[in-house]
Amino acid sequence: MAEGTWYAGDIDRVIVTEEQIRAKTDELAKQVAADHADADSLLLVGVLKGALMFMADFARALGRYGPPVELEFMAVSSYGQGSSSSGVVRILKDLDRDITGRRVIVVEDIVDSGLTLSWLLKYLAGRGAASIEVVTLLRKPDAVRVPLDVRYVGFDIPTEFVVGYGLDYAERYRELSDVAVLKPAVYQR
Ligand SMILES: O=P(O)(O)OC[C@H]1O[C@H](OP(=O)(O)OP(=O)(O)O)[C@H](O)[C@@H]1O
Ligand code: HPA
Ligand SMILES: [Mg+2]
Repeated sequence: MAEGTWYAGDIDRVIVTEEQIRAKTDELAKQVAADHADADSLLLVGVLKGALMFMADFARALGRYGPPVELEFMAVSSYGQGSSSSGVVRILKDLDRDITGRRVIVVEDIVDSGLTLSWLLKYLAGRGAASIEVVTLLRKPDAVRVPLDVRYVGFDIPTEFVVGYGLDYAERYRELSDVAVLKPAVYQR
């Protein structure tokens, strides 16, 4: 976290650095490419807004190793202004295209309670994809409340609310380059 950035005073500690994210994204892309070497193409479905940074970097990393990718986005929300899941997932933007017969990889920033992904996988299951797999940059293994099959995981992190690299608290902090824990005072404002 560069000293002097606008939010530097709000950060308690960085838990995943920009450099660690870059190296892990490259590693995940290599793995996904190797596991899908026979695919004509992969359809990446980024889950907005949180996954925007990871989707952009993961797609570029896959571009170095293949196969070709196409990009789609869904926007869903369950956290709203708070720091715990409402459990109610709202679709703010649906897929624009038919995914029948496609090899789909859902790209998430974080699996926390798992409620968003569990809901999303059920939603996508009925749409005729040839396969649906998940890559997530972050996972909180001690917070997951539903059984989930997440094939590719970047980092397992502690059960603390984190921000940065796409992740927000009340829509702020998404633009930070690292993943960090906020000072408790920020939540009491
Ligand atoms: O495993 P869960 O407990 O369901 O949490 C994970 C989800 O929550 C966040 O989205 P959020 O609802 O905050 O929307 P956003 O991506 O627009 O910030 C995050 O981006 C994941 O999609
Ligand atoms: O720790 C988190 N931070 C930000 N958004 C989130 N959505 C689920 N968990 C988190
Ligand atoms: Mg959010």
